[in-house]
Amino acid sequence: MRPDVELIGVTKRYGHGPAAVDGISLAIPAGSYCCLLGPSGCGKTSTLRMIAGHETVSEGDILLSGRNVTLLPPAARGTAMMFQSYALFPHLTALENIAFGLRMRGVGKAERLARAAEFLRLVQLGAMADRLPAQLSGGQQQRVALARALITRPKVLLLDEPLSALDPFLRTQMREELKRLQRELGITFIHVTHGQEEAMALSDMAVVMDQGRIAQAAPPREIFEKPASAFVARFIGGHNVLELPGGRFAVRTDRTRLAPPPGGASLAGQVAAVEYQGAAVRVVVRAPDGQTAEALLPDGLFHAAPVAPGEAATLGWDAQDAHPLSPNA
Ligand SMILES: Nc1ncnc2c1ncn2[C@@H]1O[C@H](COP(=O)(O)OP(=O)(O)OP(=O)(O)O)[C@@H](O)[C@H]1O
Repeated sequence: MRPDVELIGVTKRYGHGPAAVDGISLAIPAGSYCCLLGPSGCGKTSTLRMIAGHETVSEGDILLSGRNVTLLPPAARGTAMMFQSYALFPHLTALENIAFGLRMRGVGKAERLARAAEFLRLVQLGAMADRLPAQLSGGQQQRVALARALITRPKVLLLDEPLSALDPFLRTQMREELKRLQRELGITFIHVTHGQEEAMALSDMAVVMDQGRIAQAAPPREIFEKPASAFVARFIGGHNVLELPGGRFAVRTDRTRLAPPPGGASLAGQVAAVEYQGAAVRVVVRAPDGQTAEALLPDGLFHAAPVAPGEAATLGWDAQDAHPLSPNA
């Protein structure tokens, strides 16, 4: 499929010191949901802002639908951005806020309001047209901001941590909403997040960044099953990264058990912690060489043969579940 967004050797430098984004290349297929994730300061927002045109590119090129937009202003690119702070106009109603994007494009008032009403329904706020932002909840304000970004019919919607200000319940609800809208509208979404779970739930393509570089870009399942490096395995979570005879390996914690299977591999030590998590129990074992590993056990399995901190224990896994990692990454 033809890529919608292509980054070719894109670098961002803010003055001296290491580049904030360091020569990254990436092709995002049209109509896909792409999440940029990584620890704080890894360059996610700078990358998004360069795609939007809100930040200049120090080196490299950005192509949207095959067109080089590196030097174009934001409004000429076919992108729209939804910010972390929703930045709604406080004196305009929900409907007027949404219509505003069209006013900037010279669309007449009647058509503006009719289209704004259609987008208000799309984000399931049809009954809130006349409310001011202060009369809406955080989640509702965010839907208005989303509709305001979508009404300009961008080819690419850029979202900067759109869910971070919401409480966990609303976040899950809004996550489903974003995915539904992306699917219905068929446009490319590029979404910056700190959250591994959020990226797993939403993305067709997840891009894990580390210190201005791309550590891995792939469908989330591939990243979870075959992390490209120890950094990726640790960052996405759910893995033990272990130095074993034969090299460095990532082993999923949910594939790790409290006894080595026949022919499997193991790590013997002492139980360092037991954490009850409802459906699962997390058991952490520390080996004499200082390495720790954990098993995420279904609660029934744990309670059939429970262990307590301080007891001797051996964690084990099938040899095929040990995913080899490069020793230096
Ligand atoms: N306007 C700026 N001037 C100088 N340095 C900047 C500027 N914006 C970002 N940086 C630096 O560039 C690096 C990458 O920042 P960026 O905001 O892109 O990271 P991020 O991954 O989005 O981080 P976070 O998750 O904390 O938002 C950081 O070291 C940051 O301090």
